[in-house]
Amino acid sequence: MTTSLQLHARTVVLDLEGTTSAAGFILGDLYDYARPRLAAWLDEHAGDPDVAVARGQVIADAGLPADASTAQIVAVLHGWMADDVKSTPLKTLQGQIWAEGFRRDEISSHFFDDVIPQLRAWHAQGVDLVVFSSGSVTSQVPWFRHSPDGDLTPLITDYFDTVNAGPKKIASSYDTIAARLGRAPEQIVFFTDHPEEVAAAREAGWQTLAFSRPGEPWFGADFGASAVASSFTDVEVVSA
Ligand SMILES: CSCCC(=O)C(=O)COP(=O)(O)O
Ligand SMILES: [Mg+2]
Repeated sequence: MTTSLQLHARTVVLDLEGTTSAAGFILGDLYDYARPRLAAWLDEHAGDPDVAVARGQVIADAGLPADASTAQIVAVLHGWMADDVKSTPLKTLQGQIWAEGFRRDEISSHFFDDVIPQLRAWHAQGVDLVVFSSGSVTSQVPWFRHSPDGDLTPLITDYFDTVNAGPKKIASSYDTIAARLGRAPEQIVFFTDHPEEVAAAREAGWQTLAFSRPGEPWFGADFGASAVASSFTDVEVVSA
């Protein structure tokens, strides 16, 4: 195997959409699964505190009346899904629906062919693997459990989302994750496809590796001073 990029890090933090996994799969198969289920989910789980918080956040963020109907809320959620808005209440609701779908074996996850072998290799070498995605932790865990190559959760030590860490385009979220992991920022490398996430992680002192994959939304973007790769096979991680 030829590699072109060597990184020295204790922890690799992984973005999902566009980095480990195809945006087209998430925006296609997963969104198609959640879209028709949102209304019933909101009504049937109205007593769930997370659903109630999400409902209130949609109303506040979209400027809906306090007594907005489920149909009004769903119309907003569908609009955000059409634009792939990384809204926390949308991710809360989608995440619960997907978790149920994974549990029922009605959906499974997607990883690019180059990803899983490298995750296994880095894990075997003692590199910690952690997730930071806009997708909720509720959906991240079954995403790794129901992969086409079996249960990958033994490879992952921690999961972060916009609730337990904060927005991905803000440096303080990366400070929060480093503190939770007990790592100095320079011991961590963030793999992501989004230029503003690269910038935020670098502002927090993290190493970054930008993924510019043909066919993905941020292919060919300007990632500033960050190293850039198009495949996990191009990368060697040395635990340091
Ligand atoms: C856990 S699968 C769903 C992922 C998702 O909803 C999402 O928005 C992924 O965005 P990312 O921050 O990983 O680019
Ligand atoms: Mg991404």
